[in-house]
Amino acid sequence: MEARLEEHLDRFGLALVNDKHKYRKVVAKKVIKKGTTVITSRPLCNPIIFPTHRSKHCETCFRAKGSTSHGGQAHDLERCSVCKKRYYCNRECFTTAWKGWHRWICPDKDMENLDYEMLKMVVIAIERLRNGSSSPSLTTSASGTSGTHIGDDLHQEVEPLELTEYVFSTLMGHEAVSDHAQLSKYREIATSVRDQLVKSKYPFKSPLSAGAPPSVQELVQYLCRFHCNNFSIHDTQLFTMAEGTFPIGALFNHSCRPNAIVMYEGQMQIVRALEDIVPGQEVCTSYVDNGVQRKERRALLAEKYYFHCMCPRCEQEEEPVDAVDQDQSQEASSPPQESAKPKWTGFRILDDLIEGEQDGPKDGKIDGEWLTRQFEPIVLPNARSLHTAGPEIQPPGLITRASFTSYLVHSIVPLIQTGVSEALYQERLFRIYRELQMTPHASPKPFTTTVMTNATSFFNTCLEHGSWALASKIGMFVLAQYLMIYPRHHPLVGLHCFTLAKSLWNDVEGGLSSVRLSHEVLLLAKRILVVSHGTKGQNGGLVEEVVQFLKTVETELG
Ligand SMILES: C[S@@+](CC[C@H](N)C(=O)[O-])C[C@H]1O[C@@H](n2cnc3c(N)ncnc32)[C@H](O)[C@@H]1O
Repeated sequence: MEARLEEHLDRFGLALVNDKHKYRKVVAKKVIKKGTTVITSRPLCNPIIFPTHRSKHCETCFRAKGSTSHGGQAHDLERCSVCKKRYYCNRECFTTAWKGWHRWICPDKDMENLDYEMLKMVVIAIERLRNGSSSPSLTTSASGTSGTHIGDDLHQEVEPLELTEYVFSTLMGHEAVSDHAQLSKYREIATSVRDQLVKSKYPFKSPLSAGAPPSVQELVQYLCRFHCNNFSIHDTQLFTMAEGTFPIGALFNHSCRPNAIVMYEGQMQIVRALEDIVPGQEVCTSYVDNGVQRKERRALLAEKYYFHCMCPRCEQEEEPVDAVDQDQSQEASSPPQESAKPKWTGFRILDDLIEGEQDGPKDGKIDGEWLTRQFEPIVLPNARSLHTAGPEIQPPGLITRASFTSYLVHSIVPLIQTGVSEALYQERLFRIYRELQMTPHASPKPFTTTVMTNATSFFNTCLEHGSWALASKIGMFVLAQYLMIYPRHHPLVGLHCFTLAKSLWNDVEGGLSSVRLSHEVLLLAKRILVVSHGTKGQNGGLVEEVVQFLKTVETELG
């Protein structure tokens, strides 16, 4: 099986190599262009839709209620009349689920525990596979069976389920370092699932299972693996809706500055390249939101994945630039000089920048007046200034929300619009970080993560109230913060641009200049979303929406 895995990865131009710190890592063997599929991964068992989302998606094909993908007709969902918990778009989807797993889960109607459900589903999926039952059909909007067309560029094949199961068996569970309370909770769940399967007379017919479900110990191992390998499945808009086990996708390690992203087409997982990846480079996704501070990211990664992150954004702990400079100056036998340079270089500067105090009015009451006072000074950029890379923008003398927005947007947007290389982009970004660090800033510091979180929610509030002019200013500020923090083709940046463009379009007070700016921001949204979402399948539908909207705006602009 190991050879089959190697062969499978090789077909995608990837290799799995051992790593001292990470156990294994996936590296590229060929150039993987940004916006293309790195690899696809199938779920080991039917993913578990969160209870809050059950009535909105078909359990089998994951299509959303009201979507028009079944023969062009918006379809409704029907609920299973026995458990009254799970929904399907038609008889066919229901029968597929019923035969595969639903009838064994249906009696647990009062059980609302994700680990419990996932464990039972995985045991059933593995047993079905071992006793040679036809593998559960994999239905996605972009794919049906093997040899499917996923992403923009590739006719990739879905890996055989035996390989999925094998890779699952190799994943790390970190049982040895798991917390006692957690392990005892897992033992309880494992015992309950095992008893349930025995009571339900689930037919364990395969020679490997010898008539019985796996032992409690084995089931605890599965649960440990779920803990540090499972994925939250999100929709096109990045709203999480389900959880699933995607063993091939779980081979990718984490970076706080990822070069790949995980997307979904129905039940299929797609790893997409966010930048060109060169041979020998590790392909990394991110396990946490890159918008939170290092301390928080590290705590999350340690708690759930049991490692201390040393990615390019987190590392350099031992070697600040000052120390390196001093060593060099000593070598040259000249006295150490007072360095005006900041402490860190590259991405490592970013987390010091975004740490900081709370945002908000002193009395804690956020109202329209406060919001207007904070964001009104922002001057929306002229559309033309975003289109081409002009002379380098000089940092302002004092960083306020307004000057920060203008500086970031004018410095970075043209670099994305003109598609400069990632190396050049990073070089420019690092210079911006350094300049931000060395320039005095107003209080509260405009670029902290707390400020960003608050501004994002103010933006949404203004959109809900139809306060387009203010929403557009806040939205531009949020864009500036996203550009500073997230990889340039991150889907969150693209989605935000799309919403911001709609807000600008609606801002009639802004007149033609607002329409022009909306057009420019839409072009940016398209450039980013083509990379993050692609142009095919459900995700490609979003790019199609942007294109349609662009046509409307272009008609207005004549
Ligand atoms: C989803 S798996 C990734 C694949 C894993 N390296 C393997 O070979 O099976 C997650 C586990 O990989 C390791 N890992 C992932 N990213 C890492 C990183 N940036 N640094 C150190 N370990 C990492 C951790 O042990 C984590 O629990």
